[in-house]
Parts: sequence; C-alpha cells; structure tokens
Amino acid sequence: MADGEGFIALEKVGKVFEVRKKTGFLKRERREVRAVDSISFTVARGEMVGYIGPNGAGKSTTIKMLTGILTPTSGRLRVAGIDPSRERTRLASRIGVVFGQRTTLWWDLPLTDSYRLAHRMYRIPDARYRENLARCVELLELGDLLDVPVRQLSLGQRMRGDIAAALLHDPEVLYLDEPTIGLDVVSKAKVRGFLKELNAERGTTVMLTTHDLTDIEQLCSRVMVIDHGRLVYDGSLTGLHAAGEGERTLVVDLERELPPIEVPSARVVRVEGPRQWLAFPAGQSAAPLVAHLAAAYPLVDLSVREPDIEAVIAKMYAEKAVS
Ligand SMILES: Nc1ncnc2c1ncn2[C@@H]1O[C@H](COP(=O)(O)OP(=O)(O)OP(=O)(O)O)[C@@H](O)[C@H]1O
Repeated sequence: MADGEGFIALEKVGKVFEVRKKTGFLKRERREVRAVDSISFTVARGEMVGYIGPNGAGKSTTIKMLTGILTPTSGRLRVAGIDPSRERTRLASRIGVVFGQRTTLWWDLPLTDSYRLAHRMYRIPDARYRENLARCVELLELGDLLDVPVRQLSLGQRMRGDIAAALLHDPEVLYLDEPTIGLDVVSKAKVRGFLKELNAERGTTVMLTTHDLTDIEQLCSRVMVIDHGRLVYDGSLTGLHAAGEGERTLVVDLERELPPIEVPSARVVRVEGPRQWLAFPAGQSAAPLVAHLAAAYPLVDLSVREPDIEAVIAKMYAEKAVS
C-alpha cells in the first residue's frame, strides 16, 4: 500500500443509481440518482473521523463502497491498498462494520453462538479470539448477556454485542453507521467510552456516521460533511463552527444592573438583571474581548458558550440548498 495516499483513499469517487419509475400503463421512466458525486478524501491510519450529512446525502452509499458491497460508478477507491469491490473477501478480514439499524447477530441464538461463528468464519487464532472476546466482554459489559438470545436483548445491549462481533478479528478499520441510534444516555456513554479506548489503545481507524452530533463532539477531531452527494466540509469541529459563521456567546455577570455593554466586535443579545449575553464571531478569540470588559466594567463572573453545532450545520445545509 502506498502509505502516502492514506489508509482510506477516495479520488473523485461517484455512484449513480438507475431507478425506473412507473409513469403510466406499460410506461416506465428511467432516472439517474447521483448518490455520491465526485468525492475525494483520505483518512490516515489511526484517525477517528465523523461523516455526517442530512438524510439521503450519500453517507451509507459511501460506507457501502468502502466495504465493497457497492461498486463505484466512477473514480478510484482504496482501503489498505485494496480495491474493496474487487477484493471484498480479502478486505473483509481487515475491516469491521456496524450498522446501527441492522444486526449481524443471529436473532434466535445466544450472543456466544454468533461470536463462535465469527471465530470460524474469520479463522481467528484461538488464543487471539479468547483474548479479544475477554476484552470486549469486560469493556462492553457483556458478561451477563453472553447466553441470552439476541432477540431478548435491549437495543443498547444488542448494539454493544454487535460492536464486539465486529472487533473479534482485530480489524484495522471500523465503520460505524449510527452506532448510538435509539440508545439511552447511559448506553451511549458506554459505547463512546469504548470507541475512544479502542482508538487510543489499538490505533483502530474509525469512520463514524451519525445524526447525533454529540458522538462527533466527543470522539472525532475531524469531521466531513456530505450533502447531495458532495463533500461540503472537511476539517476540525472548531473550523466547522467558523465555516457556518456561527457565533459564540460570552455570558457576563456584572456587580449590578447596567445599561447594555458597549464593546467593539460583540453585541449584547440579552439582558437579565446584572447578567448580559454578548454574541461574537465563533472564529474570533474571546481573550481581547474579556480584557476589554475587565478594564471597563465591574465583572463578577464570565463564561463562554459554544454555538449550537446543530444550528451551525443546519445553516450550512440551508446555504448549500439555495446556492
Ligand atoms: N439501491 C439504491 N437504488 C436507488 N437509489 C438509491 C439506492 N441507495 C441509495 N439511493 C439513493 O441515493 C441517495 C443517497 O442515499 P444514502 O442511503 O447513501 O444516504 P444517507 O446519507 O445514508 O441517508 P440516511 O441518513 O437517510 O441514511 C438517496 O437519494 C437514496 O434515495
């Protein structure tokens, strides 16, 4: 594998689906859906990236091409130097996939049976299998669940079971499609904690698709945003705030009620007794603003609030839609 090109490498990758729509008696119209439109990016080994976008943006189609389930219509795609759709079986031993809305576990059988099957299917050496299983059981708290038929597990328990199944063969990359969907707060925290540890300890490359932006905030230093099949952002979360021209808010507690504060590069958006809220551009440092306030006003306390990332992204999509 050419390490320089990234562990996961896409070069102008596109996927067009042909759909036939019935338009009348015996009449069908052929239509093309460009699900992924000339996308290029690379992901380095050990990176943990978020892949987000609205419904129908092309996220699942990308993941399916990365696993080899779908063949790109155009462009070049490599994972660990392998062309996924041409060598799907060879790639299978190096990747793990978890689809939040579907399980790979055997519904009527206890969890252990699905694991034993993975053991044989991936030809995992016995000692390695035992070690990996023990680790997953401990970290994902599966001890009491191993002999329970999958259909009797709660959604959160099943998800943890699915994640373990995807990791028994030591994959170098893990694709997660909505891993926390429908989970309660405690289960979400467990899943996130586990993924963090997996990435830090084993250097597993993780690509995460989610509608829950807290997943991204807590796990990924890099985020890619896809919309209408196109990559519209690739960078840090902080940069995403700035790209969406979001604003941060400085909450200022004064010694007493005062008229709205007047400072350059910030504006008062709310006043409640001695507390005032000042909005300033997300890309700008708060330090000069704080220094200015401290010199000119009787301050008791200060805190900075980050913009609501969901609002930033919603704004970004809205801007794309009109452009
Ligand atoms: N097998 C298919 N045949 C025809 N069109 C498809 C097929 N799979 C996906 N599409 C279309 O391609 C586009 C992208 O779909 P995709 O499932 O990749 O989006 P997504 O970002 O994963 O959305 P969601 O968040 O809703 O899962 C959509 O317009 C979808 O209807």
